[in-house]
This record gives sequence, C-alpha cells and structure tokens, in this order.
Amino acid sequence: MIAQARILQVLHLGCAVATALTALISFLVRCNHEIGGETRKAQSRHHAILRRLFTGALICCYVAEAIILVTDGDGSSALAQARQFHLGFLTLFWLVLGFREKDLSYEIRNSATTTAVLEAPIFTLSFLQLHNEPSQICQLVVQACRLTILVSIVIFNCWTARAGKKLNADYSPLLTNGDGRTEETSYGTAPLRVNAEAGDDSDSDSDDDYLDTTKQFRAKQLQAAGGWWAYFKGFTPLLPFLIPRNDRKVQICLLLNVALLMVVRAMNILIPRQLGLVTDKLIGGQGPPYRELVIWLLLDVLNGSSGIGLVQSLLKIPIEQFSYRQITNAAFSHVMSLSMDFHSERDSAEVLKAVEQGEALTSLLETAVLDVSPTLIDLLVAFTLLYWKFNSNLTLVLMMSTVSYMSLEVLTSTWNLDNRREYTKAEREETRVMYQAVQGWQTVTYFNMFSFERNRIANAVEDKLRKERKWTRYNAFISALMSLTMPATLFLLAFMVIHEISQGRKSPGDFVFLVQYWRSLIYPIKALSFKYRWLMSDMVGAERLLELFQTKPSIADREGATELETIKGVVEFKHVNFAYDPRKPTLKDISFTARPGETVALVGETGAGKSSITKLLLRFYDVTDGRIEVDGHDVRDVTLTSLRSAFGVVPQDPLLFNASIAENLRYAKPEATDAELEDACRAAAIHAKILSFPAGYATKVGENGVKLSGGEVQRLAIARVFLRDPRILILDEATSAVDTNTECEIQNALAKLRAGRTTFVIAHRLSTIVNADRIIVLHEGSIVESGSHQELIQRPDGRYQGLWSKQVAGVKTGDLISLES
Ligand SMILES: Nc1ncnc2c1ncn2[C@@H]1O[C@H](COP(=O)(O)OP(=O)(O)OP(=O)(O)O)[C@@H](O)[C@H]1O
Repeated sequence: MIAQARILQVLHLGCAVATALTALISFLVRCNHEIGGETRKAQSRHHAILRRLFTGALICCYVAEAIILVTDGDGSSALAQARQFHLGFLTLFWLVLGFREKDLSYEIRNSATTTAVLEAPIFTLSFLQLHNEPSQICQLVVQACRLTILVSIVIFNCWTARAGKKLNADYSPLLTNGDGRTEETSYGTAPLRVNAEAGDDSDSDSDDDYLDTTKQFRAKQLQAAGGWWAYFKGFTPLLPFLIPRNDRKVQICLLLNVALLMVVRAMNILIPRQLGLVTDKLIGGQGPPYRELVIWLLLDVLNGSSGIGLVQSLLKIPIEQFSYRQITNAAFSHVMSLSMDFHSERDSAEVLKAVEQGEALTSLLETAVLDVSPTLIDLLVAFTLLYWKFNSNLTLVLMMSTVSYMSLEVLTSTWNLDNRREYTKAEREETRVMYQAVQGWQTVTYFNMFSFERNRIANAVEDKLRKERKWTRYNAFISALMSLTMPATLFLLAFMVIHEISQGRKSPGDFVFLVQYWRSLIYPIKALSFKYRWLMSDMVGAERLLELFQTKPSIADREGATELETIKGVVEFKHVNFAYDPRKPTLKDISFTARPGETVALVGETGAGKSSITKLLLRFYDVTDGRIEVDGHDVRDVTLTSLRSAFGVVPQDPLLFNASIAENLRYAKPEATDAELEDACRAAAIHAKILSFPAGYATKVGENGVKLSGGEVQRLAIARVFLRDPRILILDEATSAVDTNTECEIQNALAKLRAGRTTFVIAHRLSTIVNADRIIVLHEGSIVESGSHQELIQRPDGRYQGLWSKQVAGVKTGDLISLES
C-alpha cells in the first residue's frame, strides 16, 4: 500500500514535470522551424473553437478533482501534496497553452500525449485502491473523463496537422520539387556547382553571397528536415573528429573526469549540509561545533580549485588537445584534397580563417560530456533534494524558474545568432583584406597604394568592431535579463523556507542549507545557459568549416581505381571536349597521340587552350567528353597520386617556398643526396650561380623566391624536375625568363632530359620548339594544324606559318624575341 502511494506520488509529480518539459521542447522546436522560414499554419475558426472547448473541458476536470481533494480533507500527506501540485500545475499549464490566439497545436498534441501516458497509470493505480468511497468514485470518474479528453485532444490535433500538411502539399512552394524535397539535398554541398549548372554566374565566393547562401542553406535545411534538430544534425560530419574512438588516453581522461564530476556532485550536497549541521549545533547549544567546522573546511578545500578542480583541469588538457588536433589536421587534409575548381574560386586567407573559426568547436566534446550532462544531473539532484528536504512547492518554484530561465536563454540566443554570423563574416573579411595587402606588398609599393590599403584595412577593422560591439552588447543585455530571474527565485525559495521555519516544520539549519546550496544550484543553471549560448556561437563560427567539409572534391579517385605502375609514356587524347563553364567550350574535339620519347609542342595565341590541355592531363579537371589515356589507361581509372607522380611540371610562374635553395629542391625528392641536388642544378645550368651566393645551397630564397631573379627561379624549377625524374614532362613557357646564353644551356639540358620521355612544351617563342617532333597549333580550343616545324612553315597561309613570320619579323625589327641559331 505504502509502495503504491509512493509510486502514485512520483507519477503525479512526474506527470506535471514531463508535460511542462514536453511543451517547452515542442515550443523550441516549433520556434526554430519558424526561424527556418516555416510559418505556423493559420488555424481555422472552427478548429480554434473546438480546441478551446477541449481545453476548457480538461481544465474543468482538473478543477473538479482539486475540489474533491480539498473536500476530502487529507491535505497534509505527501501523496496529497503531490496531487495538489499535479492538479494546480496542469490547470495553470492548460490555461496558458489552450487559450492562446496563436496556433499551438503542435505543443498541445505533444503535451497531451505525455499527460495521457502518465495519467493512465495514475488512473489504474487509483482504481486498484478503490474502497467504494463516494469521493474516490468521483475522483475516478473525473480521471476517466480527463483521459478521454486528453486522447481526443491528441487525435484532434493529429487530424488538423494532417489536414494542414495536405493543404501545404497542394500549394508546394517554388523551392521544392514536385515530391516536396528542396532542390539542395544536402547541407553545404558545392553551392557554386549548383549555381553554375543553373546558369547563374553570380560570384558566389564573395562573403555577402556566402552569408546569403548560408542563410538559405540553413533555412532550406531547417524547412526540409525538421528545424534546429536538422541544423545540429548537419554538424554530424564533424563528430568523428570530436569523439575519441581509438584514443585510450583521452578515453581514460574522460572517464576519470566523469567520475570526479560525480564526486563533485556529492560534495555539492555534503558541504552545505555540513554548514547546516554547524548552525544546528550552535543554535541547539550543544557546545562549539569545531569538529564539524574542520570537516566543512576539508570538504570545501577538497572540492575547490586546489583539490578536485586541479585534477579536473589537468585531465581536461588531453581532451581539449585531442579535438583541436583532430579538427585542424582533418580540415587541412580536406582543404588540400579539394580540386582546382575549389581553389581557383576561393580566397585562401578566407579559407584559413574559416578553419581557424571552426576550431571553436574543439570544446564541443568537453562542453557536452563535462559541462552539459553533469549540469542536467545537478538539476535532477536539486529537484529531488528540495522535494525530499522541503516540499513539492519549493520544487515547483525551482522547476518553473529553471524552465523559464532556459526558455529565455534559448530564445534570446536565437535573436543574437545573426549578429554573431555577421561578426564572424566581418572577421574573415578583415583577415582577407590584410592577407591580400601583405601578400601583394610589391604591387602596393609599385602603385604607391599604402594609404588606400591602410584605409581598406581600417574600414575592415572598424566593420568587424562594429559588428562585434553589436553582438557583445546584445549578449550583455541578454545576460542582464537572465540575471534578473535568479534573485527572484532565491527570494521565493527563501520566503517559503522561512515560512516553514516559522510554522515549526523546519529548523534554521535548513535555511542555511538552502542559502548555501543555492550556490551549487544556481551554478548548473547558469552554466547550462552560458554553455548553450557559446555553443550556438561556436556552431555559427563552424558553419563555414562544415561547408568546407561537405564540399566534396570534384576530382577524386574512382572506386577500384588502379595504380599506374611503371609506364612507357604513351599519352593519347581521344575526341576530348572540355569546358570550365558549360556555356563556353574551352577545348573542342581534341585528338592526338604522343609516343614515348616524343616532344609535342602546343602552340597558339593566348587563351587558345594550351594550358587547359596540360591541366586535363594532370587531372586537375575531368574532360566533359571523350577520354585521355596514359599507356592505354583512362586517367579517370587510375589513382590521382600515381598519375601525378608520372609527371614533372615546370610551370609558367614556379612557386618557391620561403626556405633554403636545398630545401626547395628537396621538395621534389626528399631523400635526394647533396650530390644529386648538385647534378640536377648542373643540368639546369644553375649550379655555378648557386655557388656564387654567399650561403650557397643554404641561401634563403624569400617568399615566392623574391630574392632570386626570374631566370634563377625558373632554372631551380627545372632542377626540381630533373631530380624528380618523371616519365612525362610538361614545360609551360619553361625558358621564357632566361637570356639567350642560358636558354641555350637549358635547351641542351632539356634535350638530355627529354631523351626517352614524353614531353609537352607550351611556348609562345617558337624558337624553343623548332626541334619538337610534333607541333600542335590550337585556335579557339580546336586543333587547326599539326606537324613538324618544317612541314608547318611550308604551308602557305597556315596559322603556324603566320606566327613564325611575325616572330622572325620581330627579330629583324630588333624585338627581343630570340631564335635558336
Ligand atoms: N579556371 C578557369 N575557369 C574558367 N575559365 C578558365 C579557367 N582557366 C582558363 N580559363 C579560360 O579558358 C581559356 C583557355 O585558357 P588556357 O589557360 O588554357 O589558355 P592558354 O592557351 O594556355 O593561354 P596562355 O597562352 O595565355 O597561357 C581562356 O579563355 C581562359 O580564360
């Protein structure tokens, strides 16, 4: 019997709390649907009247049972108190929820379901305890009616929701496809690609576009997949970097930290209890409570930053570092794995800043495991303790204030999210402007644009500060608003305990306990709301990183791609068509074969498509149509690594790292010996020059090789290719920056290097390719002529012949164009 009464008591309390929580969660979910662009459906008058009728009937049932309870006379037992709480709370609850103008059918349906589920066992247990007393029979009848009404409310709201959905489907928005799905199927996937396909040539890499795109993504995502839950779920790709699945050390630190959290929880109760004991002993005149005071001191010190707090801080270090390491390494690898279309569209400074901003998420694991879950436990303990030590009214006050505090926090944080997003964007812009100016220092100097750049940076800094101020100011107001609720709650609780003491039901020690315990009680509530606010900010910061993670490389290894083993070097283009933009073809029906050891020169006016052919060879892009084969393997069927290691490239503008000459050379072959480096440099006609530098091979080349001349940079790039010793060479204007003598030396060296290797040469100066086995002349993306130098210059009115004549004429008129002797 006592057990049944206990269960009933728990059910009564649980029913009220669970209903309130369900309503709160449903409200938040709905709220965020609205932020995501979904509006609450207008409710018909007919439905609104019915809804109010149902609610009215339900409230009548609660009031009726409350009257029965009061007339019954047994108001002091724990069960009666729990019933009072249940009935009082739910009457208020349904009054607030059921008569609002706003359509709250979603919240009502969910809350009614929870209430019905918990009231059903209350009814069953009450029925089992039936003694044929009139009050009991009345109570059961009322409870049965209430259950019926609750079930009707659920059914009614389900039906109205379905009717609403049908209406929505009939008027599906333009954003959605016929089947109701939005056009973007996944959050953050290559928006540029979508735009390109849609024929939209807007410059999507601008930050304004980003902000709009992110907002649109968020809105569509929220609309398509179910509110903030979908938004949070969108971050799941980042979870593997935050969860230490295989890291034993981090797992152990996490476990120990959780265990210590439990100890702290126990301490949070023991310390105020100890102070309560001290007070009671003092008031009770049982002598000075020195022993109790010393125990309190020990407990307090043990619980503070010099005890458990210190161990916790030390244990947190590996946890924080784990996430940072994971996210940073993964973001770097991912960005580096993205294809050329991504890198040519995006600003590198902005991408780096996005990675940096995303690192804020590294505290997610710590926040979730070590902050949020323990504070939830703290709250549950607090509710139980207050109920056990005082009474249900105190618990109710605490619950209500927690719920209001958290609801307020969630809503106010949401208001500030866009400000945070603006601030994050301004931060990236500031980095971008600064990076551009520093990187382009030479250009800035040539044009004497220092004051222009200073203004630009000053504007970017000011803009960032303005947005930061707005966000921080809002945050301060939110905190102020939140802080108001807490003293009010303490006042109410203290008021109620004092009342209990004045009635002789509680001792002054209980008051001391409450005041002391308040510290430990307020902390989890405040921490929870604070963490929530920062978590939301961190997630906004990480949106761009998430977008990066979700951008898949457009060029990647196909499943089952094979390794390109040792190759002979046959390269074949078969009816290749290619376009960077579908509206403008770049290469049209390109077909040719380069046999091992052959040198194929690509010639044509600027923009004809020469470099594009080499980019396709290296698979920076995939052909739109046709195929490219290396030794009979389609380049799309072999791994990117093995394909690219078959090539050696001397680009138009070689990039050197700000390191020594030797280090730059070893980039091509890390294990190369000094002798190998020297051989390669001799072959590239740069060895003697390097030895003439004071530091020789240890000379630092400066950023992008600014401390070297153009010809030296180019010869170092050639030396790197010698070191790499590839089967296929791509020389893009490889000798454009050298004088005639050096050019001759390089040409001789290249002739040696070319032996037995397939070589593609792109040259504007035709003198450098007169010995090529085949010259392919391109015009507007098509091959217009092909043959040897001799064959081509003999074609009257041929395009090559025309180019050749112009260059020869250029030399005759004193132009700097050089011809091979
Ligand atoms: N990443 C890109 N995105 C869009 N269009 C591009 C891109 N790269 C090149 N193009 C365009 O493709 C065409 C061919 O360019 P490509 O660089 O292949 O010409 P090229 O013959 O090598 O010219 P140059 O001799 O001046 O280097 C040009 O019209 C160019 O504007």
